[in-house]
Formats: sequence, C-alpha cells, structure tokens
Amino acid sequence: MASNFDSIPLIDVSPLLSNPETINLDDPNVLQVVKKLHEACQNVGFFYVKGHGIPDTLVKGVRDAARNFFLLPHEEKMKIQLSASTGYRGYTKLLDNKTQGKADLHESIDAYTEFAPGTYGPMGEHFEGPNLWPEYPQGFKEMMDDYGNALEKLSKMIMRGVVLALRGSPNLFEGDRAGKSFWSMRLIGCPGSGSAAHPSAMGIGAHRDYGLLILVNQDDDITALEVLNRRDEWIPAVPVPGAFLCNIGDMLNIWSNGMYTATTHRVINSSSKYRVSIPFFYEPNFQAIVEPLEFYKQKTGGVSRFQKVVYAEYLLNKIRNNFVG
Ligand SMILES: O=C(O)CCC(=O)C(=O)O
Ligand SMILES: [Fe+2]
Repeated sequence: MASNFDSIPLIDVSPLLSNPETINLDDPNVLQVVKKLHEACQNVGFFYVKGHGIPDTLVKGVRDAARNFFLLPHEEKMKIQLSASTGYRGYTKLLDNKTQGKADLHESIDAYTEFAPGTYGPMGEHFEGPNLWPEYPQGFKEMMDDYGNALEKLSKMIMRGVVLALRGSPNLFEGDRAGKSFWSMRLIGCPGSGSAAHPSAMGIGAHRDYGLLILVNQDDDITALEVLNRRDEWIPAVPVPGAFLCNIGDMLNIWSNGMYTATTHRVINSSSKYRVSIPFFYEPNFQAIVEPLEFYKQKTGGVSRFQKVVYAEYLLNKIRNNFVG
C-alpha cells in the first residue's frame, strides 16, 4: 500500500541502460538506481524517470501531433472513431470515456500493439485490427510506431531493474509473462477550465491502472495528474520536463503479491489551457496468467494475497466498462 509520501521521487535510469544485455549490480551507480526503483514501487507506486535515452524530439513530437489532431473539426476526428468493430482502436470524443461509470472530460486516440489475425484465438479477435491514425500530418503512424517500440524497450529495462533490486532473475517478467507485452497507448486531450463541462466532470476520474508499468508523457506546463497517498491526500504530479512519470498497475501488484503498489490517481485540468498527455501501458502477454509469484510470496509472508487472473479476461472486462455505449 502507498505510504504517506508527499512527493514523487525522480530517478535517473541511465546507469541501467548503459549495458542493456547485462545489468551489472557490482556497479554502485546501478545498485543505487535499482534500490530507488524498488523503494518508489513499494512506497509510492509512482516515480519520474530521466536519463531514459528517448530523444526529446520524439517525446515532444508525439504530443504536438496529438495536439494538432485534437484541433481538427469533429467530423474529421470521427473518421477514425473507436468501436468494438475497430478492435477498440481509434478516436473517442469528449465525455464518451468513463471511469467508474462517470463520463470523463477528455478525448483520445487508443492504440494497441498490432498482431496477425488469429494469433490469440477468439478472445484476441476483440482487439484485432490495425491502429487508426490520422492521415495528416504525414508520418503520424511511423512516428507512433517508433514511439511504441522505444517505450516498450524502456519499460522492459525498468522492469529488469525492479526485479534485480531484490536479486531476482532479470527476466522474471519476460517469456510467458510479459516477453510479448500486449502494450497499449492513449493520446489524451483534456480541455481546461473554459470548457462548458468543467468542473462537473474530471479529466479522468480516480482509478488504478491495470497493467504492469505505465509511462506518462505529459505537457510540461500544466499540473493535472494527482496521486493519492495513505492519508487520502491528493499529491500533484508536477511535470518534470524531459522525464516520464511512471506508475505501477494491478498486474504487478498481483505478481508481486502486494509488495508493489498500484496507486490511485486522477486527472483534473484546472488551468485555462488544453492539456495533452500520452500514457504508454506496458502490459503482460495477452494470454498471461497472473498470480502471486513464488519469488515475491517468500518476501511477503508466504501466503498468496490475490486470486489468479487471466490478463485477457481482465482487459476485456475493463474495456467493456470503459466506453459509454
Ligand atoms: O493523463 C494522464 O496524465 C494520466 C492518464 C491516466 O491516468 C490513464 O490514462 O490511465
Ligand atoms: Fe491511469
């Protein structure tokens, strides 16, 4: 469970990335990074990551492309509308996404990793289909593909760091668990205080994320994301330019038998400006079975605190409750 934190730690992960294939725990810089990751995952469930090596032009480029898309006329945006028949990929207009049954004041484009039809059987059919990207600006799709690949690699390295902190096997979350992550990302646009629906609706209502690890790329000049600590205080996640804001999802909470925290958060844009954010969701494999791992059980009292879940079932359930329909 999250502690009484009143700020979110900032971690420079560059020592982890200098030798991606073999992370050397004898290097004191590496050791310090993995310790910080472990403490942040345990006490806060949120941390900023800098020194990640992803070019600023790409990080800002995807936000700018998203902002330009949201400026387009409604009819133009609806050309790539999300529905069950697009594999839940594409655009959702303002107030059509809901959290805990309540409409959210944001619009979005949802994307998932693409896969060949039939790969995941009948369950997978729900998510089949190419991602739906706007035709303009040219190169939107290519940029988002580059971004998805870069964030997938970074997420994998961060997960290795988390496991190594407790001297676990670096590939504990690879192979059948998350070796073929069913990752997704959302391009989110959140109107500011001038919007008619403000303040009765939040940008995104209070929730926990459902995967392993989330990396949020957010506008530098607006503080809108807030994180709940154990005293039930909302701690603002003030943007750190150039850093991703990372957090833990339910699947890591289960796999780690509760050692790591999926902390509740929400988005309220009280500024007068339109805010863009792009969370990248690093998820288990589509067919992964998620239950407390022996490695973490031994360190958390020896008894499983969670029931087994099949990730695909969990995801589908979440998606079906997510869209106003
Ligand atoms: O927009 C953000 O900053 C965070 C979004 C978020 O929490 C989510 O999509 O789950
Ligand atoms: Fe979230």
